[in-house]
Amino acid sequence: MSQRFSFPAPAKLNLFLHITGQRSNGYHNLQTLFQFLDFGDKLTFELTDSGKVELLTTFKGVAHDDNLIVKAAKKLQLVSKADKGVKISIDKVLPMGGGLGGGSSNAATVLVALNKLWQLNYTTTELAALGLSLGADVPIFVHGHAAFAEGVGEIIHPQSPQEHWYLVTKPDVSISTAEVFSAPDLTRNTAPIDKGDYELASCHNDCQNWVINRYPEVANLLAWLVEYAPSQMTGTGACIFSSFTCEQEARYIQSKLPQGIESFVAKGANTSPLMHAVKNFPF
Ligand SMILES: C[C@@](CO)(OP(=O)(O)O)[C@H](O)COP(=O)(O)OP(=O)(O)OC[C@H]1O[C@@H](n2ccc(N)nc2=O)[C@H](O)[C@@H]1O
Ligand SMILES: Nc1ncnc2c1ncn2[C@@H]1O[C@H](COP(=O)(O)OP(=O)(O)O)[C@@H](O)[C@H]1O
Repeated sequence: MSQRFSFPAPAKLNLFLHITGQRSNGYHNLQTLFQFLDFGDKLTFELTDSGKVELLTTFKGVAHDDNLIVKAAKKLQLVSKADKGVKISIDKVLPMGGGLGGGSSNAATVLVALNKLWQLNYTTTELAALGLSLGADVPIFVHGHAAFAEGVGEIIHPQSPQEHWYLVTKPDVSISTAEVFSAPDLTRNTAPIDKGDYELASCHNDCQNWVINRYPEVANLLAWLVEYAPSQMTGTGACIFSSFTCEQEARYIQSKLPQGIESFVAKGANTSPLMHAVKNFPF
């Protein structure tokens, strides 16, 4: 059996998410602060000579060729004319459609890892540009540093917010990004802020009110959490992150959560775990 290599695909949080307008093609202009978590999926790669991209893990509700893992690998194969193949498996822990960017993170890890394993030597900027066509959040995961992002998320200014401990909870609903962004009554006119001069505490998530008005599961859990810690939705939801200064506090509140709520505790990371793995490669 040939050698296997594993790389992390961490989660992201949107510490705030302002919608500042909408483009004529329907896409929204955003201002958001991304931070990674030291928690996420793990992808394992086995190089082959078959020329084929094979995802060995099955996903409920996502066909093999629609999976962002497969799409990213095929894209890289196509642009680089690489004749090598790969078998990929994943230990999937991030909920899908949770606002934690799992799909985008998986795609970014494929691009970054295969760039190394297939010895393609693309720059980070080139990989990020390739990734953008797979999803708006892929570039931030490729760049791998916490950042204030603009445009659809692809204009990236690295920043270093405080690395809190977070309790991340998932209300028992899945909310699609497209559903939120197509809502006629979503707030789309938040005034742009200056990336070098803003108070994090005065920022917010423009999707949150829309979501809590429609999903009581999110509204109820958020109302419960804010009694214990500052709490906000990430991305278009449905996950909520609550900030703590230490791990023990986060774990204590986790132990008190209403029954049946999926959750995990993780630390904010301004440098993505993927970057650490790449720096140490070959392992
Ligand atoms: C809102 C954010 C913030 O981090 O997070 P999520 O909650 O999805 O994780 C992202 O920008 C989401 O990025 P991503 O999940 O990659 O979205 P995409 O697949 O590119 O887009 C899904 C759909 O949402 C709409 N969309 C997406 C991004 C954007 N800036 N404006 C939009 O209107 C489009 O209709 C698009 O077809
Ligand atoms: N490898 C993947 N991991 C997660 N979702 C994927 C993947 N490939 C395709 N998808 C699709 O992308 C959607 C968005 O998933 P994800 O990025 O995890 O959530 P979010 O955009 O809410 O942060 C999923 O609902 C799923 O249909």
